[in-house]
Amino acid sequence: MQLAAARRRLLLPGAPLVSGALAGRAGLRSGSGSGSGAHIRAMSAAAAGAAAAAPPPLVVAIDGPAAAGKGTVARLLAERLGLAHMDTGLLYRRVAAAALAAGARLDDGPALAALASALPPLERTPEAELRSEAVSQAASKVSALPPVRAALLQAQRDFAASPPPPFRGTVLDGRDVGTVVCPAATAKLFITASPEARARRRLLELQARHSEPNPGPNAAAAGPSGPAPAPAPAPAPSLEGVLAAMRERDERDAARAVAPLAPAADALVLDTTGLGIEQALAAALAHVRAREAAAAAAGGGG
Ligand SMILES: Nc1ncnc2c1ncn2[C@@H]1O[C@H](COP(=O)(O)OP(=O)(O)OP(=O)(O)O)[C@@H](O)[C@H]1O
Ligand SMILES: Nc1ccn([C@@H]2O[C@H](COP(=O)(O)O)[C@@H](O)[C@H]2O)c(=O)n1
Repeated sequence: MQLAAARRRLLLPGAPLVSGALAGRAGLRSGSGSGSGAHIRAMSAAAAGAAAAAPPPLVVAIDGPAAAGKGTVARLLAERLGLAHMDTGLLYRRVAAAALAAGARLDDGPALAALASALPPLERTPEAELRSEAVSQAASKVSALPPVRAALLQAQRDFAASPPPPFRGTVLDGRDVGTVVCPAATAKLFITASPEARARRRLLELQARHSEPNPGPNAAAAGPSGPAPAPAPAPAPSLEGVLAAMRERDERDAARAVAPLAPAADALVLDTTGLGIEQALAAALAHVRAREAAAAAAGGGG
């Protein structure tokens, strides 16, 4: 049990948000552990009764190609509906970043699966590094390997099945959430947009990041002759470059043999090409609420 919680904490993309809740849960566990064995059994029976009465957690599965707005809609849905959010792409990005840092081959399934099973704490890798183009492409390569996918699957399912308190459910976004990770999700969305619209959105995001002030020379790296020189600025991204890289990744994700990028048969396909974020969110919210109501009417709760 403790191992499972520790593993979930290790892998959770939302660790800073969720780890506090998990820490609280661990506190509760150690509190009940201080009682007698009978007390623990009584607590377990009560907990089992409550669990039997409680509806199953709401699970929202969101898939789609790169820069379609999955993460944006998932975060906003989670806020509006009181759900915990997992960006499953971050799991693959972390494996890719670890592989690049270790100089590992990106086609060595067993070695990469070992890395995936022992990811360092999330806070150790800056998010900007995880979102770099090198890591995006590497993530798309390592995610095509069945041993890597197998190593990451259970943590995603555990998260969906047991939302960290106080959340009543979860939203997971990625490529195979509705098809493989949570095929019985309460609501499924496949969020897409034209490649050009997606590339423009990503370009805006990259330009904003590019124009952020350079943090400057790293004081910690200062030598006897003064601070280390600032690294050369990265070249400004272009629309053509972003579009080409995005197409390459989407094609690889859709063509792979295992868990390819594809809408689930029962997913709502939401094309956001002409929609702003608020409009996309409204459509997603309406779908999730309708599916949740249908599940409740059918007696399935979430
Ligand atoms: N409907 C929309 N209209 C305009 N911009 C949007 C819309 N949805 C998202 N964006 C912007 O597009 C960019 C990509 O969105 P987001 O990161 O949510 O995509 P994603 O599908 O999660 O991408 P990835 O799979 O590559 O992580 C962000 O800068 C976001 O603010
Ligand atoms: N469920 C998932 C999620 C992601 N991937 C792969 O990771 C890459 C990065 O994902 P982002 O969502 O952060 O863009 C993506 O291109 C996929 O190759 C996946 O396979 N399954």
